[in-house]
Amino acid sequence: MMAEKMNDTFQFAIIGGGIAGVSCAEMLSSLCPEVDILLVTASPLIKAIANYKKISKTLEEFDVEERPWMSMQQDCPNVKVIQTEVTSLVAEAHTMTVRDGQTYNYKQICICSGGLPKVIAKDHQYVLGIRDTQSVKEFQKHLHHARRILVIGNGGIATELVYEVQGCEVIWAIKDKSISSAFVDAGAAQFFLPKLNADKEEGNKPSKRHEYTTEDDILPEDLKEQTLGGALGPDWSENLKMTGQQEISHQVHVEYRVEVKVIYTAEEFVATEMTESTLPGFIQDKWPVYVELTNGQLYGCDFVVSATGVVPNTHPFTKNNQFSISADGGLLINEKMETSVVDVYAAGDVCSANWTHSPHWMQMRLWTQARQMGAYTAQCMVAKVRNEVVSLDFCFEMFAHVTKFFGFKVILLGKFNAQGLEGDHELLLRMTKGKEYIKVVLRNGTMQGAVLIGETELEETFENLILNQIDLTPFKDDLLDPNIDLEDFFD
Ligand SMILES: Cc1cc2nc3c(=O)[nH]c(=O)nc-3n(C[C@H](O)[C@H](O)[C@H](O)COP(=O)(O)OP(=O)(O)OC[C@H]3O[C@@H](n4cnc5c(N)ncnc54)[C@H](O)[C@@H]3O)c2cc1C
Ligand SMILES: NC(=O)C1=CN([C@@H]2O[C@H](COP(=O)(O)OP(=O)(O)OC[C@H]3O[C@@H](n4cnc5c(N)ncnc54)[C@H](OP(=O)(O)O)[C@@H]3O)[C@@H](O)[C@H]2O)C=CC1
Repeated sequence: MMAEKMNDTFQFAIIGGGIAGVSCAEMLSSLCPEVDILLVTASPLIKAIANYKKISKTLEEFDVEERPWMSMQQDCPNVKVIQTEVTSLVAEAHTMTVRDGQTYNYKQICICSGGLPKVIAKDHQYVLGIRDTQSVKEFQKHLHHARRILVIGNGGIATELVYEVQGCEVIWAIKDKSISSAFVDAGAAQFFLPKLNADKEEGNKPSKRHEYTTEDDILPEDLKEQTLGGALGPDWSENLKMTGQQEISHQVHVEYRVEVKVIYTAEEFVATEMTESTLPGFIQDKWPVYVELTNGQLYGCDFVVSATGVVPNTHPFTKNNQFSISADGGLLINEKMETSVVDVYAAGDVCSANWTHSPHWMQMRLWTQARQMGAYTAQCMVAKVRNEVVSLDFCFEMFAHVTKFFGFKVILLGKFNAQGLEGDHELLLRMTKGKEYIKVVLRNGTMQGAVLIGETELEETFENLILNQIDLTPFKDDLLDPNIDLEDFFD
């Protein structure tokens, strides 16, 4: 065992160089430029926000850049960055120890260690998860030689992946009755369906990001395997070449309401004496891996992508400390971003927000929330030192997310899928095939949430209607009338 070496005490320490950790460090640095701050990150590239744009009161858009960790010290001179992994935290003693045995003292610490992909059949050689640059490279490498892949999961990653993959047949196996259900309802899924197998308009796809040397190139051999990179984010799939071996553009087949029953290697499959229930053209093919689904269908493929969500990455921190943990595995935090352990805060994918939420906000593990939580945690940490009161940031007033699925702009506001309303609501819909899909969730005449797909330009008006809870009963029939200018109407 390595001898522990003690270092100075830092007022503020942060674990993780993802968007939550970096936002926390930047805010701490700007609020307390005279105080030494420590950021420990396992990944040699940190995430930084560029081209930040506030679209409305709650909607924000930005690019995410990967930068070498050294750059943080240039931008925020009072932040000392150490690239290593925290292997243990002893909160009672206010210390953390890193991989080489060094121990650091802190007064307050924020855990921003992100999430890990929740991969089915995790150790199976033909099953891949996608989280960071390293895992995407692995995926691209395998895809290059692939004729058919099977994608499991119905959330953000699967939705983006099936749209981007070309030159390779995709079997998309989902638990639900409609696609992309982690984000949108069955109606919106129906709107997206024609895009599943449509040829993509290929333009030049200039990368918005500055590409730095990847983790793969920087890391010493023995660390590559263990390093936890930050999660990828907006435009991760757009700028990547995702091409298989076949001369086809898009070919996606969806298997609805299924889960994976068994995954067989080629040898195991031969031993079963089963035959593949095939799609045309592949009847005689031999595959490296076979997947039996719960509906009895059996598919051979080159490999499986498990895009089945994330689990909060709490492991090294729960060993010596009694954290309260939520049902989804996150560190429970209160409205001051404090965990149940004194002087330990948490932000981003690793935490689970445990305050009484505003009626139109909920937690989803997304970039925006990681950024907002990181920055707000810094304010809470500073407020505690200064004995000041801090009130919950306005960003937690209403859920707002802007993204892109199947080439369409997608805006989700408030309880966009009537989450938690338990039937006590009504829906208003407007859809123009291939152009726009608009859904409004109303309860007692007031707007609770909305889904806006396409260039609807309704986001600001709807955001206001959700925030101010005007009784819309008299206007219900006109609300989605394309001939009425709502902005004028509610001015
Ligand atoms: C493929 C993909 C696409 C996505 N696309 C979008 C999108 O389009 N829009 C969107 O809003 N969200 C998207 N997300 C989600 C978004 O990326 C995450 O919610 C967000 O990045 C979480 O940030 P974080 O800082 O909490 O965690 P992470 O980015 O995971 O960062 C965790 C950091 O902690 C470090 N770390 C972990 N353990 C230790 C340790 N023991 N010691 C030291 N350091 C440690 C890691 O190295 C890393 O730097 C996507 C996620 C993925 C995987
Ligand atoms: N554009 C965007 O905003 C994007 C956001 N992201 C974010 O990145 C993170 C990771 O993305 P992703 O992995 O897609 O996670 P998501 O949480 O978005 O989706 C996971 C999906 O997998 C399903 N699932 C879970 N377990 C199984 C299982 N055993 N078998 C079959 N299906 C299963 C879930 O269903 P159920 O919920 O019913 O369990 C859900 O449909 C998420 O936080 C996501 O929000 C990722 C890409 C793009």
